[in-house]
Amino acid sequence: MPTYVVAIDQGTTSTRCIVFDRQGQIVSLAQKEHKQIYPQPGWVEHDPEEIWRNTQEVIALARIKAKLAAHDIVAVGITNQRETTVVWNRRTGKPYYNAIVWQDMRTADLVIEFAATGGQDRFRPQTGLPLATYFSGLKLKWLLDNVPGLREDAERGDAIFGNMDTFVVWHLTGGIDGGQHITDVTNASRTQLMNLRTLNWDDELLDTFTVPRIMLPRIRPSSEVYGAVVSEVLPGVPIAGILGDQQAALVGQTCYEPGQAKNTYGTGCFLLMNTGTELRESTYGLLTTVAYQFQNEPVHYALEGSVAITGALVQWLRDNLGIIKKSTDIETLARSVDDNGGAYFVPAFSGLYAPHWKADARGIIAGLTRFVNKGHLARAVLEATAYQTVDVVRAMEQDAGVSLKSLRVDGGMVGNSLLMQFQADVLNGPVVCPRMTETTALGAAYAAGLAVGYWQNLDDLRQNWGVARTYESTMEDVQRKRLMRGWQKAIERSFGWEE
Ligand SMILES: Nc1ncnc2c1ncn2[C@@H]1O[C@H](COP(=O)(O)OP(=O)(O)O)[C@@H](O)[C@H]1O
Ligand SMILES: O=P(O)(O)OC[C@H](O)CO
Repeated sequence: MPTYVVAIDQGTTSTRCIVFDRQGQIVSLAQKEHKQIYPQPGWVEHDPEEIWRNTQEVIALARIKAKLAAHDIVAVGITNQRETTVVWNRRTGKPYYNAIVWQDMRTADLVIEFAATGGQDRFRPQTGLPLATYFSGLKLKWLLDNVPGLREDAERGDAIFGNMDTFVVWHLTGGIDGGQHITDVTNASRTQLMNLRTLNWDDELLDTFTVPRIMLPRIRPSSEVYGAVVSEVLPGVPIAGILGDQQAALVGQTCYEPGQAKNTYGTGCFLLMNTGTELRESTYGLLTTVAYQFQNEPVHYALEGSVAITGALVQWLRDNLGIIKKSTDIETLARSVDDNGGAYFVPAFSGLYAPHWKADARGIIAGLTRFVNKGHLARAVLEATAYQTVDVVRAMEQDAGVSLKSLRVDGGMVGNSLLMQFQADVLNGPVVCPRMTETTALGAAYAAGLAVGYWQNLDDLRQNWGVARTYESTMEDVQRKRLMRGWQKAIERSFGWEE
């Protein structure tokens, strides 16, 4: 009987369950979106109970579609939107508050307060991260300071913290009946509470952010058997991999050598370059983060350029302006014109992340004239993704001291060939789409499958990777420079908007 590995991808907009075979091919897939909750401008929340319900549903559906018994599945890997913060009661299972999503900006004042002594980079040496609204530590502090009774419960050991990986694993392994409270090194590295060298919670940081250590999960490698599923959706199946979603995509793209990099185009864009066992501090506005830690192996680090809003801007065009009905419609609309008509869209909806780290930036559309129509706006929306990626690639090249020969890409937006061609054009280099673009789930499956011996080694995984299409630059230098100059002017105008 053939056997399979299951991956659960708990993402920003949806939860997916994908069943993979040994060749890394998809056997079945189920997906469910969850509500995006916007209580105030700049705030973004998810309902953690809805996410747990969706997780169970998609697992059940993926199994039914592939007609799989639990014993056909050798392992399950978890991957997740990173930084999104949830606190719940270990005795009742009840969350104290909605999950605060990575894009949420309610901690902007805390960022200013902490940066007042020592500046925005004061925690970079320990954590690889600048002070920003993005990471979990300040979100957790906000919850502890603002939710009545939470701090007392946390100090008593009843209230526990996790990112979505921790929350899902706790439920899968029994919840209030002894669920495991764990996370992996990649997720922990996004909290701003873990020390990148010791790979443990840092007491000084916990003191500074006033976070009780007792509420934090145990940090484990990204690939090892943590325990078995107790929930009836996958009874007895070992949970054997946990990776933050962007690190999972790096693993799924088989970037195991120092210098190899991938860019994932989803809600946001996340470019990660493997730097091997060497910890590199960024001086050009990138993050230093954990790439992965396989069982009995040293930890691998990465440099990361995180862009908050890319595909989310396409959704905004769809949901807030109604200019398109489906995200995929943007390509036809953008192709109705030859160029951006002079318009530039800077989607600084959550401020700007890498390489600028400007919490006070806000979204702008620049260069408007009577000439500009919705086709030009659609172009400007797609181009914004490509320009933001160029900015991150250039920072990466300066930090790493090498130029990227080509860019491996994946994620929902790579189906847009207009965007991918434009990306190659403004990058002035090849953009490589692999055959399998569900690399996030695949990476989680790889981590789990490696731990149980379903795949023997990294070469087994490399054999599954192959190119579907390569986009080469065809743009004249003069035009590229003109466009990048326009973008540069536009982005500078978005700075300092919020007072
Ligand atoms: N053809 C397309 N053109 C432009 N954007 C797209 C296209 N298809 C999907 N998207 C965008 O990609 C995102 C979904 O990609 P996905 O990788 O599933 O994201 P995530 O994991 O962040 O939820 C959405 O923001 C959607 O608007
Ligand atoms: O769920 P995604 O694909 O939007 O990824 C979100 C990132 O992990 C945020 O850091």
